[in-house]
Amino acid sequence: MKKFLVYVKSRPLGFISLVLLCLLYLCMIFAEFIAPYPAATTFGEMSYHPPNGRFYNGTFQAQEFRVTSTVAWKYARIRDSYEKVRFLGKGTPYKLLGLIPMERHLFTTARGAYPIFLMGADNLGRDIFSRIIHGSRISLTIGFVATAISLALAVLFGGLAGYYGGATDWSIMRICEFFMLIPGLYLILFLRSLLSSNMDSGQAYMMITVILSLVGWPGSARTIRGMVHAIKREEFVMNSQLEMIPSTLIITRDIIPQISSLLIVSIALSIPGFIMTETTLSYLGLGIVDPAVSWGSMIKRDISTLNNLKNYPWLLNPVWFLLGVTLAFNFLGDALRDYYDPYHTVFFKFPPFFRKKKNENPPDSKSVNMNSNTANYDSIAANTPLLELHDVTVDFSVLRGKEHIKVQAVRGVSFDLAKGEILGIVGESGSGKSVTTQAIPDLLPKNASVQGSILYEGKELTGLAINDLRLYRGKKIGMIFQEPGRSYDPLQNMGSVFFETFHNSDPYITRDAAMEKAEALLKETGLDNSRERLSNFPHQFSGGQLQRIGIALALAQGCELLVADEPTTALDVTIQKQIIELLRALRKTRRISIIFISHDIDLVADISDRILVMYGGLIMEAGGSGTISGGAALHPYTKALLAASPSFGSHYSKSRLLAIPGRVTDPSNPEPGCPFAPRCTKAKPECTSGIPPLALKEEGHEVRCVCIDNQEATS
Ligand SMILES: Nc1ncnc2c1ncn2[C@@H]1O[C@H](COP(=O)(O)OP(=O)(O)OP(=O)(O)O)[C@@H](O)[C@H]1O
Repeated sequence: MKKFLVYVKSRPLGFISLVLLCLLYLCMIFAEFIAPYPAATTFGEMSYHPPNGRFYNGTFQAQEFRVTSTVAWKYARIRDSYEKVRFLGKGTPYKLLGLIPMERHLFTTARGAYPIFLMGADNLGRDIFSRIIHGSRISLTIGFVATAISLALAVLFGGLAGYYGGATDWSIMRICEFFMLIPGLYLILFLRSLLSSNMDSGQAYMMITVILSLVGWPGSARTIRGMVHAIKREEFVMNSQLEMIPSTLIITRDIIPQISSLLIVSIALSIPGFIMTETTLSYLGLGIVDPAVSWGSMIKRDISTLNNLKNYPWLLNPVWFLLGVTLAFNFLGDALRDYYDPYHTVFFKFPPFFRKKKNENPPDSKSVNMNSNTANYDSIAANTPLLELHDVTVDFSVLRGKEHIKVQAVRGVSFDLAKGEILGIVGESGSGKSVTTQAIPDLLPKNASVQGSILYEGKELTGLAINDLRLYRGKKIGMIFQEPGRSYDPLQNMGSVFFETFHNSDPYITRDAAMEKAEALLKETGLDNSRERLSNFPHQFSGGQLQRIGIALALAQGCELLVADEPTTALDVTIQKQIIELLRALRKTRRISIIFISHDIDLVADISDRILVMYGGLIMEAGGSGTISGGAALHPYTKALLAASPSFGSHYSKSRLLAIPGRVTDPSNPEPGCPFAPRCTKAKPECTSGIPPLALKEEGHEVRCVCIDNQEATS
């Protein structure tokens, strides 16, 4: 809670909403004290009295009016005639919280004196402000109670459907669909019409709450069912099942906590919906009736004619309250959602217009291009780079404690990639490999600021409008990730995934044509029985098969550049080898370019034409894969990676594998000079005096290390 409060302070709208809602709920609890009069108190001959609170002679007073027409209820001020408003003055007796007898009100006028109408009076001369405060009891609690009941039902039925599947799932989902088929308001009106129209306020309150809960649960149940369905296949749930832990315990202990953030956000977002529905029912005369009061019943009574609104605009005050509360719940819901899902977080520290445009800042390091002597694929079109990155930096603004700090994930990366080329990027976890490649199709979260230039076939991608970016993202530029299982909707079969993909680029494609194309692509990527497998769901495929499907989907969209972010890390060596072969074959047959990311320098060297070795958001060494893996690597970090690698390491050091000592650099507080210096056995004082430049050692081989020349000379 404390963490959320610190967080919400950075979201002005969320914070103001939270404060306002807390104040409103406090007013609701102490309604008798806050309101100057009871809700039902009428002041004779004062129908439609205008608001009369004024500051006069430095004190807050109630101005007196005289009625000029009792037909049209027109009033005129009586000059210099005021009644003192007493703060904590005595008024109508009441019981605070239903327990403590009291007479004091936050503010009121003396008994029998001219009343204070802070927000005017209604048709019966009742104080609108007092009625709004008293009415909040029903309006604000009905939302909470109905949300709590409907979410409890949704968790119960959605949880059962998702966890048990089969007939349970089928039956519950059909019931949900039945409820969802009927428009909500008609269903509410129908259910309400079944009930007696002579209910007192208490019964009406209970019945409306029950009706709202009954209508509200199916939508949430479907969402919860989908989440439970996915979570139940997570390894930690399977572990619990293996340990024979009872299902009820697995659901309550393992699964429900996983969806609790969704539940909290749902509560915040559905309360205003229920408040509005109560208002609608009361407005239609089917909800709360006199003597009870809710904002809905006030709106019904007060703004029933346009003429009333024109002559007595203060009758709209309950509407403004309702609107304010609805917006406040929505802003608070947004803040909660972002709090639980950091990828949605929006910070305005780096607005897009701060991004440097192409050529605005000339790159400080030379673009790494080593096609000429290292590429082992003869048809690489060396002169026409498909992709060029110039001095790309990526910073994240993150909230740590109470402060926004800057995480420098990528610090001036430049390279290019030719058509049909495979570029490997290797480095320890946190070195900036993924962030660099995610910056290309602008897949980074909104708290990221990308600077520098990213050219695709000469076209600048940074700062491109989302509509223009769509041509590249997921189309010309495809991506596959480490855990292919997470890339698919567990409830969608592969046929419909392919159909959606083809349909995106060709809205007129028929399902049969899409299936034929999908079958051909699956065959090309090496999946057996491809036609039959289109009816399978993601959980019916192995990791390797899903990776093949991911590649086929990228091809289906006309992918020219495939970013493979650790595509084989989760696979066993045999399957890993098959995927590598597939990628190699595709670049040959389709001339697609590939950026292959991995921690494993052996693997990267095996598949790539060139390798970038990254550390601390910088390219430490770049060269042909033969150069890097063939004993010509120069940078101490590259050598350390090779020494830590099972096959190359043993070749290189002729001794047991060597772990790299120390910890990976912290991107929120990078070292002043070479980021690897604190872990480097060859480090010298000059290593900490500034980031060394990426220097050309020979054609196509660049190294960022101040010690290299001396080292080479002395060794
Ligand atoms: N959304 C984010 N907000 C803040 N920092 C981030 C965010 N995403 C990544 N980072 C930071 O950027 C740095 C580089 O991350 P990146 O994912 O590129 O590393 P990586 O080399 O790909 O590691 P891995 O191999 O584990 O994926 C890391 O220190 C990471 O904590």
